[in-house]
Amino acid sequence: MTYQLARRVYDTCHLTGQFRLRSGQVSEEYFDKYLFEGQPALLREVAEAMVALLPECDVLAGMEMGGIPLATVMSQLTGLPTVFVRKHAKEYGTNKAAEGGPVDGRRVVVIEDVVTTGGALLASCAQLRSIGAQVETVVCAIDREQGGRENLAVEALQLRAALTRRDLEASVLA
Ligand SMILES: O=P(O)(O)OC[C@H]1O[C@H](OP(=O)(O)OP(=O)(O)O)[C@H](O)[C@@H]1O
Ligand SMILES: O=C(O)c1cc(=O)[nH]c(=O)[nH]1
Repeated sequence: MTYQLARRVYDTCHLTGQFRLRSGQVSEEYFDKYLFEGQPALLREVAEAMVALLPECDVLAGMEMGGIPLATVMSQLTGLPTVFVRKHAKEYGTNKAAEGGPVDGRRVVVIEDVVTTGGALLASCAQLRSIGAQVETVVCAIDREQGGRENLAVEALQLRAALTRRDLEASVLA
């Protein structure tokens, strides 16, 4: 991704203050992905940068909730089908955690917005694997570089990031 795009993403979604993160950590900064995902041009450009990182695969899997708009645009750009992965399976209707077509025996790439510790991804990738998906790669928009890559590697998951925290910080200084 170019520094110009990194800078636009940073300016659009970087917040300062005190934020409790999904992992329970407290942070003085927060990337509010919905602020760039709600901008059609920016969402598309970030999705394009993520498409460039895709390995050969059969299905995309967008993580609830912020991964879903990214996966949807990537699906439009590539023609790949996508499934939508709930944090918790619905307890009525089809009772599915991965909504959409089949994933069993398919090479599935998981699409995420922001990665901090990778905890949310570890849970969802385990869930996808339990229903037969072949999951080896995760593509995210922003890697906060707080251990996610290393934690995912323990479970044989490779993280590919369109933007790292370093990219974002460098774009501000450039
Ligand atoms: O790498 P981790 O330490 O797991 O943290 C990152 C996760 O936290 C956020 O999820 P949140 O539950 O806030 O998601 P949503 O707004 O996308 O539903 C983000 O979308 C990632 O899924
Ligand atoms: O770790 C998180 O929960 C998290 C961090 C962040 O910068 N943005 C986000 O949406 N979630």
